[in-house]
Amino acid sequence: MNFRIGHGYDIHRLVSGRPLVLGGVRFDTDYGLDGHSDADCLTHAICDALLGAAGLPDIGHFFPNTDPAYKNIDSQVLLTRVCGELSRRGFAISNLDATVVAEKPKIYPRLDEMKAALAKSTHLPVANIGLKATTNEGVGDLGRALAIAAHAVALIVKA
Ligand SMILES: Nc1ccn([C@@H]2O[C@H](COP(=O)(O)O)[C@@H](O)[C@H]2O)c(=O)n1
Ligand SMILES: C[C@@]1(CO)OP(=O)(O)OP(=O)(O)OC[C@H]1O
Repeated sequence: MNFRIGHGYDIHRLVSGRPLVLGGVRFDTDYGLDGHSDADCLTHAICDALLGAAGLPDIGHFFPNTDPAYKNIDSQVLLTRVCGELSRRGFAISNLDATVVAEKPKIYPRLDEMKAALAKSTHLPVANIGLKATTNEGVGDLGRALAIAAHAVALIVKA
């Protein structure tokens, strides 16, 4: 089997007056992530892990942040399109694993919902999606809750 691994990373600034969306799930906060799309850094990291595994350019190449078509777009739409790019090239996803780095809010109560949303967008079983959260222990800009970041890895296989 021809397995290929990919890695993705994304970070967005926290601002007031924007919705907070992570892994396709909306959090009830009065702050959110700034960006051209819904700024769902977890989903963007997963997109980049998948694209990287396939040897393709990053999401900014496929969905430029200068294109009004992607203004405030739901990143689950982008993730489904990324999966389509891979499937067109003969790749199937084996599994995904990701970590959100966020001082706030608490994410673990929503992890199952986030996995379900990501499973729907990728057509993967929930069991093939790993998801964790950690704080940055107060260190640096992530630790001061100025931003939320996410790391992701993806394993794909060429049929
Ligand atoms: N935004 C976050 C951050 C962490 N968690 C959960 O809390 C646990 C402890 O976090 P540490 O950074 O102190 O390791 C962690 O294992 C997560 O389960 C969270 O839900 N949301
Ligand atoms: C998601 C896209 C869509 O235009 O924009 P942003 O939400 O700004 O996110 P980023 O990770 O900075 O760039 C990738 C873009 O593809």
